[in-house]
Amino acid sequence: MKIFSAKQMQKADHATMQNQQLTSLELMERAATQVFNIIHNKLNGAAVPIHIFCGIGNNGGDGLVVSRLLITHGYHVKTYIVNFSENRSKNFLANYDRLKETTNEWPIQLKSEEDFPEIEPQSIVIDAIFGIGLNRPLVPWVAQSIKRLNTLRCFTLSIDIPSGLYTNKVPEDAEAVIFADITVTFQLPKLIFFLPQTGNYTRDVQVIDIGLDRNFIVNESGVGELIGPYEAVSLYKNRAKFSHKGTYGHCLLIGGSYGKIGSVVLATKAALRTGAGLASTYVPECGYSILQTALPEAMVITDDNEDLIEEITFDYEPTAIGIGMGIGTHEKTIKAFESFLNTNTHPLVIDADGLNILAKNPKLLKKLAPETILTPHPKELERLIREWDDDFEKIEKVKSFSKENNCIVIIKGANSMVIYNDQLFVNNNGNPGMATAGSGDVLSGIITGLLSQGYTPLHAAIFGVYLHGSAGDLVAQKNGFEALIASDIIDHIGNAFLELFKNSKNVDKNQ
Ligand SMILES: NC(=O)C1=CN([C@@H]2O[C@H](COP(=O)(O)OP(=O)(O)OC[C@H]3O[C@@H](n4cnc5c(N)ncnc54)[C@H](O)[C@@H]3O)[C@@H](O)[C@H]2O)[C@@H](O)CC1
Ligand SMILES: [K+]
Repeated sequence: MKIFSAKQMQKADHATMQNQQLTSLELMERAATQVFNIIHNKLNGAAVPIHIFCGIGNNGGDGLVVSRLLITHGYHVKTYIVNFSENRSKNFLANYDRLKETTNEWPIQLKSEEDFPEIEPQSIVIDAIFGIGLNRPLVPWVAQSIKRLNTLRCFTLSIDIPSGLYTNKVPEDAEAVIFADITVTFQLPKLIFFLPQTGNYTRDVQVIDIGLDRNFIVNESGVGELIGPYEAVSLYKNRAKFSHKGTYGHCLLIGGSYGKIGSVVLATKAALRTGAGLASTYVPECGYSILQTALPEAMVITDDNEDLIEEITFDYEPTAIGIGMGIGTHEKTIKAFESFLNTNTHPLVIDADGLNILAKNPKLLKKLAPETILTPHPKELERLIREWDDDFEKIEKVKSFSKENNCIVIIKGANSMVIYNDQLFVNNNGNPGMATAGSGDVLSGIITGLLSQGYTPLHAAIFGVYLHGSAGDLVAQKNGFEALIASDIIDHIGNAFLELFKNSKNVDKNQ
C-alpha cells in the first residue's frame, strides 16, 4: 500500500472531486461517515459520554460530521471547538451550521486553557483538532490543552492523525501531541505511523477506504510503500515441478570467529529454510565440527586460521553470498574482507561486523558489488552514515548513501525500512520479541537464501524482511515475546511462506 505525503493526499482529494463530480463537503461527509460507522459499530448505542474536540480546519470539519451523526443516533455527545485561529475553513463552517440545526446543545467554544472542560475518566475522547494541515508550532494554550487531554487517560480516537503531529517532521514539544488509542486514517497510511520518533503516538491505526480516485493513487509514486501480505505474495517466486537443487542456487555464508560460530549456523540454516538449493559456509577452523554437527545439510570450507578468518578463498561460484555475522574486526580479518570485496561480483549481503569494518574503512564502500544489501541496526547505521537530527533526516541521509554507493540499505528495528536510491519500503510486521540474539543473523540468512534463488536484490531485501517479521509473529502468537529465540524464527520460516497464501485474499484496493 502506498504512503502519501500531505500534499499528495490533497492532490488525491482534488482528483477525486473532479473525477467523481463531488464537492469537498460531500467528500468530507463520506469520509467522516466512515469514521462514525467505526465508532457506532463498536459502541452499538452504549450510553458512554463522548467528548469531541474539533479544530477549525477540515479535520475539525470531520469531527463536526461525526458529532452530528452520533447525536442523531442518540449518543451522549459534547462538542468543543478549539479556536486556535480565526480562519475557519469553509467546510468547517458548513458543518458547524448543520450541527447547530441538529441539536440545541451547541458546541462549546475553547479560547484559553481556563476553558478546558471537566471530563469523566470513563468518557471517550475524539480528537479532530489538527489533521495533516498542521504546519507551524501550536500556540501555548492549545499545546497545554492537548497535554491536559492526555492526562485524562480516556479512550481516545484520533481522526486522520493524532493532533500535534506534523507529517514531515517531529513535533517541537513531544508532549504536546495527542496519545491516541486508535487513529482512523483516510485512504492510505502516513509515514509518521512507522517512525520510532512519531509512531508511538497511536497504539493502533485503521486505514479506511474513503473512495479516493484510484487512477490518481495508482499513477502517483508515494513517499514510500507499506509492505503487507498483498505486496509480499506478489514477490513470491513459484518453485517449478521439474526443478532440482541446482535451480535454487548454491549460497555461501562467510563469517564466525572463536565463540561466535553460532551466528553462521543460524544464517546458514535460515538460508536453507528459505529455499536455497545448496549452502556452504566459510568459517575459521574452529567452526568445522560445530557446523558439521549443528547443520548436516551445509558444506563447510575452513580458513587456515583456527580462531578467525584471515583469507577468504573458495573454489566455486556461489549464487549469492552473506558475509559479516560473527566475523569480528581483527586486522587480519579486515584485510581478508577487503581483498574479498576487491574481487567479488556475486550478489551480496553484508551484516554485523562486516558493516563495522565498512564504517571504519569507508573507502571499501566503493568496492561493493552493485546493489549489495547492507543490514544495519540503528547503531551500525550511525557508524556508517554518522548522526542524524531526526527520523526524517535519517531517511534522507540513507537515500543519499544508497545512491552514492549503489547499495540497498535495510534499517532494522520495529518497522524495518528498505531503502534503495529514492525508494522507501516500510515493513510493519514483526514484534519486540525479535529483539534477541541472532535475530539479525537469521535475517541475513533469509535474504541470502532468496538471492540464491534468483530474487533481485531489492525484492530479496523487501521479501526477506517481510518473511522474517512474519515468522517472528507466528512464534510470538504461540510463545509470547520473552521466550522467542532466533532459532524459533528459523523454525517458522516455512509457516511464514504458507501464511502468504492464507492472506492472499487480503487485497489492497488501491492497486
Ligand atoms: N483525502 C483526505 O485526506 C481528506 C481529508 N479530510 C480532512 O482534512 C484534514 C486536513 O484539513 P486542513 O488542511 O484544513 O488542515 P487541518 O484541519 O489539519 O488544520 C487546520 C488548519 O489550521 C492551520 N494551521 C496549521 N497549523 C496551525 C497552528 N499550529 N496553529 C494554528 N493554525 C494552524 C492550517 O492553515 C490548517 O489548514 C485531514 O487531516 C482530514 O481530516 C477530510 O475531510 C476529507 C478527505
Ligand atoms: K486529529
